[in-house]
Amino acid sequence: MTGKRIDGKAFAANVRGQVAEHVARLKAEHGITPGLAVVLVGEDPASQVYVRNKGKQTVEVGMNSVEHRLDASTSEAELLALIERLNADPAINGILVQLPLPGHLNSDLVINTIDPAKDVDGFHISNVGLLGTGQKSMVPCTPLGCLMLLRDHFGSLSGRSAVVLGRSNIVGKPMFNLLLRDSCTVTVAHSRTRDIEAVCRQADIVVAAVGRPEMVTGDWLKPGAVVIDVGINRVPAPELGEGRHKIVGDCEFESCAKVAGAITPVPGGVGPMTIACLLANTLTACCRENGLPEPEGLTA
Ligand SMILES: Nc1nc2c(c(=O)[nH]1)N[C@@H](CN(C=O)c1ccc(C(=O)N[C@@H](CCC(=O)O)C(=O)O)cc1)CN2
Repeated sequence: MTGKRIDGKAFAANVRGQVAEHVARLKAEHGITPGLAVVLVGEDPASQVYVRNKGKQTVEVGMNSVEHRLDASTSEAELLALIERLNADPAINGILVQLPLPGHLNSDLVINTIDPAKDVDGFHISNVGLLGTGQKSMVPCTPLGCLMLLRDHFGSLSGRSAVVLGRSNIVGKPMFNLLLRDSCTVTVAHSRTRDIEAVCRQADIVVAAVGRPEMVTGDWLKPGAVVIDVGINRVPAPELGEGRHKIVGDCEFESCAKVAGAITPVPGGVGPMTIACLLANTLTACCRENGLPEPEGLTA
């Protein structure tokens, strides 16, 4: 490997440490403890792990954690009623509904029922609009984590050319807006982009969020490019034993690392930043709610 390996796990631990310091100060000086409510509908195994980790890390930074685990058959009306109760609960500063939801539930309706001020995922249409128009908003956790890693690496992102691979509402589009706001020249490439390799090869920054295992290879990169791999793909790993699986990103790590100036690994890159930024967003929401200054360096 020639390029620097960006250690998202260590960076996330540092973000959580900063959040914990702010939370301790909020308690000592204002008697306030931020509260995060996480709602899980159904038994998706990966979602169960993420929700458990969110609850554990919330408590570790000194915040209050509330978990609502609902049966997969929960009706839309029941879920919306729970969200309305959480919206009205003064002890709750952040509300997150774990995605994906079971197919009979309308995710857009559910997300848009959350009070935008408590929408720590930044998925509510109001927050999407605020981010898109460069105004103060809640910022989606994974793109915020990518931005923090990039700012840490480069200092200023101004004038850099960035390619975002993928146009999802959760990563691709908010990432585009955040990079643009930091004065990058941004291209969003996707499954219909012509000669996507050539588009990628002109970028100083590549953010890969397509959900296709190891799609990006070293020959797609400009030498020295910084690669942020958002992909989390579970693939068969017969080399580890029969029936075993492993997690890989959207970038083929070995070949990309030979060309890149720096690259995030999977696991241990962007993933841990997602939960760290969720905690940062909950702290930000709590500060805004109480008219207190926002924590520096923990928001976009
Ligand atoms: N409401 C939301 N739902 C989902 C989000 C989200 O931000 N909000 N993101 C993903 C899942 N997710 C958090 O919810 C998440 C995914 C991955 C990781 C992580 O730390 N990954 C590890 C590897 C984990 C593994 O081995 O399986 C890593 O990359 O190192 C944290 C959170 C979808 N749903």
